[in-house]
Amino acid sequence: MVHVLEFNDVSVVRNGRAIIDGLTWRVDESERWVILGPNGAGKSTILQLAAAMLHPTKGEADVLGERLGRVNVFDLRTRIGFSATNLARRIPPYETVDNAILTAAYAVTGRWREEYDKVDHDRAREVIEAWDLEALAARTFGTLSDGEQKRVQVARAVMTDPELMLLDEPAGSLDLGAREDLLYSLTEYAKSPLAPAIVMVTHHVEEIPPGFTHAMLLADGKAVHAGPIGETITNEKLSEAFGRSLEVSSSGDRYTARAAD
Ligand SMILES: Nc1ncnc2c1ncn2[C@@H]1O[C@H](COP(=O)(O)OP(=O)(O)OP(=O)(O)O)[C@@H](O)[C@H]1O
Repeated sequence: MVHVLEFNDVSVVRNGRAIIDGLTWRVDESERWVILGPNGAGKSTILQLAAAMLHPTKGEADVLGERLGRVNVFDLRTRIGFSATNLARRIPPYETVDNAILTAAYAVTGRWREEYDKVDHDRAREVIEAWDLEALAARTFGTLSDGEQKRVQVARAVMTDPELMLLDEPAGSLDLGAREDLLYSLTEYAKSPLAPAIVMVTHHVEEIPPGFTHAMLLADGKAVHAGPIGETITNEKLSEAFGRSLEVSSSGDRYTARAAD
C-alpha cells in the first residue's frame, strides 16, 4: 500500500537547530490525525513538509507517493488541501470570497491570468453552499471576521477534492459558537468515506473533531508519542509532551484537558 505520507528519519535544521528531529511517521488514506504539542514544538513545520512547501534537511519525505526533492511541487500541491493562517495572509484583501475559493483550483491565492473551467466554477459553488458561505460569497476577504476567514480557508482546502487535507489550527481564534459550528462541519466532512486523509494541528484537545483516529504529541521537534487517538491522548502522555501535569477527560467523542495540580 502507498502511504499518503511517509516520513523516514526526517529532520529540518534552522540556524543549526533541528526544529524537526528524526521524525518517522506514516499516514494512511483512511486515517485522520491530530498533532498536539507546546508552542514552538514544530507542528506547523510538519504541516509545511506535508504540504510540499518545505523540504527536509535530512531524511526522506514522501507525500502522496512522491519523494520531496524529486517531484514538481507545484503539481503535487494541487492534490493537497491546505488551510493555514500564514497561507491565508497571501489572499489579497480585495479578493472576493468567490474568487478566494476558486483560485484554490490552481493552488494560488490571487486571481490573475488562470483560465477556469465550468467544472471549477461549479465546484466552487458547491463548496460555498456546503460550508455555509453563500451570504459572504460576494464580500471581499479583507472585510471578513477571523471566524469567517477561517471558514473560507477550510473551504479553499476542500475545493480541489484533495487526496490529503491539512488543517493548521482551523478553529484558532474562533468564538465558542463558531468553533462548534466549524467542528460540526469538519466532523461531517471527515465522516464521509470519500473524505481524504486529514492531518490537523491544534493547541486544544477540545478542538479534536469526533471520528479522528490518530494523534501525534510533539515536543522539541520530536514525536514523543504517536498512535491511535485513545491510546495517545492520556494523562501521562499529554503531561510528558507538555512538560506539566495534565488531566484529560473524554465524553462521547470529545476531549477536555486541564492542569492536574
Ligand atoms: N525559518 C526559521 N528559522 C529559524 N527558526 C525557525 C524557522 N521556522 C520556524 N522556526 C522555529 O522552529 C520552531 C518550530 O516552529 P513551528 O512554527 O513549527 O512550531 P509550532 O509547534 O507550530 O508552534 P506554535 O504552536 O507556536 O504555532 C520554533 O521554535 C520556531 O521559532
